[in-house]
This record gives sequence, structure tokens and C-alpha cells, in this order.
Amino acid sequence: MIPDFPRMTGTPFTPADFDAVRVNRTAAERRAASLTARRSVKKEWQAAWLLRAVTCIDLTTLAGDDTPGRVARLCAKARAPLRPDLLDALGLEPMTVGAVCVYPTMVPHAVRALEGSGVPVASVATGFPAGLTPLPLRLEEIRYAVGEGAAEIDIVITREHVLTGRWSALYDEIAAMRAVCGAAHMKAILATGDLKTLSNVYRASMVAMQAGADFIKTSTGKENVNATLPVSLTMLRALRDFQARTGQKVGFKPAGGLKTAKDALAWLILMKEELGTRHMMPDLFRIGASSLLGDIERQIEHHVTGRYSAANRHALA
Ligand SMILES: O=C[C@H](O)COP(=O)(O)O
Repeated sequence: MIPDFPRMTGTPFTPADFDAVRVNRTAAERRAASLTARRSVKKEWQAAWLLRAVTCIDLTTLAGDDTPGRVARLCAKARAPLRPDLLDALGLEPMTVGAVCVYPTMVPHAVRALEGSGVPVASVATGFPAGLTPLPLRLEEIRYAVGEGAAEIDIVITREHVLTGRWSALYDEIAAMRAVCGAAHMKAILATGDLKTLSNVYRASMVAMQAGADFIKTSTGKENVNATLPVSLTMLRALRDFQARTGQKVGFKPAGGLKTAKDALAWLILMKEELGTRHMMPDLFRIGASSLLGDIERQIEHHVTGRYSAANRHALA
């Protein structure tokens, strides 16, 4: 099922929009730290924000030992991420996560398991996680995943293009990937832990948006450093600048190492402070995570019952 929100069109390649940008790491770190220190979200608000976070999760399994059975269990969790008694206690209708994210050969299994749920299947592609496969094969992988029913494609970029400043090559690669996505939405994973500087993160973000990415995403979850707040802040500033210039609202997806309800709240605060509440909805914000939902469910259970259950009761996600 293709999401019904609009695709981005991107712009022609415009180096003037990023060439001169220099990001000050110390200032970015200070701003990121102060945001989460100054703001805290308590009690009812916290539960409401955590419920919002659930609807924004791209529930993920990207492991070499993935099987149709594991994917089916993950999809069952995606359809009903919170226990019915918790929903009842909060007076809420059933809800789902934002998407399920898997490797390409798991797409048909996820599509089958999610039929009728309205939850889209996202597939990583293009030689995930390193991207060091010839471009024609990477494009073919997108075609395969779309053909199997993926509604969202999480591509990886060639880090070498960033590290050697070959911005037009990066633009052309991402634009080619976007073209073969067809109606499927495209998230561009920048693998920011590999990009060395925040200036590179800003420039790669801008090039990905110019090339037509619907979302920009921090990490594969496989780099040594995955989603961090200063990197996310840098990407959001690029996103804000792009929106001001073009009117196009590109989405943002932090991913990799986000495991606790506290992490989810920190990123929601960042979205609200930098872009406003409109950017806390699943069409513009996703959290890529394989093991976050369990802690969120625990915190919501604590809000409802006043006690914590053992973490192993929420083992799957
Ligand atoms: O795209 C999502 C990431 O691969 C998930 O990373 P994680 O396993 O650290 O949550």
C-alpha cells in the first residue's frame, strides 16, 4: 500500500545552496544538549508523546538470520503495537506503527502479513548497508523490492561521493534511484557516522533533497556511530532551509541505536523545537528502530498501572 501523502519533486542540482555552508560542531552539540536539558515532558503529556512515537516507528528487522517467521511476528506487533488492556485503560482506538522495515527478500512475507492493516512495508535496498555494489544492480534491487510490494524504499548513498566532494555524482545517483522507485516513497540514508564532518552531513542532506528524497535518514544502524542529536539537528537545519527555499516538506528519520522511551522523547522534542508539531506526524517523521517499542510499551504500562513489568514481557520489539 503506497502512503497517500505527496511525493517530493526535488529541484535541479544547485551547489550554491550548500557550497558555502560550514557547520560549527561545538555550537551544534551545545544546542542539541540544551534542547533536551531544558525541555522535559511529564505525566499525561509524556504518555501522549510516547503514543505519538509509536505511530512514527519504522519497526525494523535487518539481520542476516531473518526468516519469514520472524518477519510475521514483527508484523503482528506492527498491527497491534500496544496491549489491548493498555489501549482500553487510555480510552484509545487501536493504532499501528508507521511501517515495517525489512531486507528485500523479506518484503513479500511482510506484505502478506500486513495485508489489510494499512501498515506500509519499507525495504532497504541499493546494496544496504555499505552501498558498494555497481549502480545498475542497486537500481535493480529497488525494482525488485517495489515489484514485491514495498511502498517505501530506504536507499543508501555512496559515501565516497561525499568524502571526495563529488556532489553532482551524488545527486545523479540519488535521482536515478528516485526514478526507479516509481510511486514508492524514498528515504535517503546518509550513513552520517561515515561522513566525517557536520558540514558534509548538511551538504549530503541538501543534495539528497534536491535529488528528490521524500525523507532523509541518519543511519543504517550498522555504522560505528548511528543517530546522534547534533547530526540530527544539522539535518533538520538543512531540511528547514530546503523547505524555506522550495516549499517542499521533506521527512526526517533518525535510525540506529534508538532503544529507550527517553530517546524517542528527545527526538520528538528536537522535531517540535526545530520544525514544529506538524513534523511530529508519521508522514514527516519516522523513528527507525529494532528494539525501541518494548521500552515505550513498558513506560506506557507504568503510566497506566503505576508499576513496571519485566523487560522480557516486551521482548519482541
Ligand atoms: O533502519 C533502522 C535501523 O537499522 C535500526 O537500527 P537498530 O537496530 O539499532 O534499532
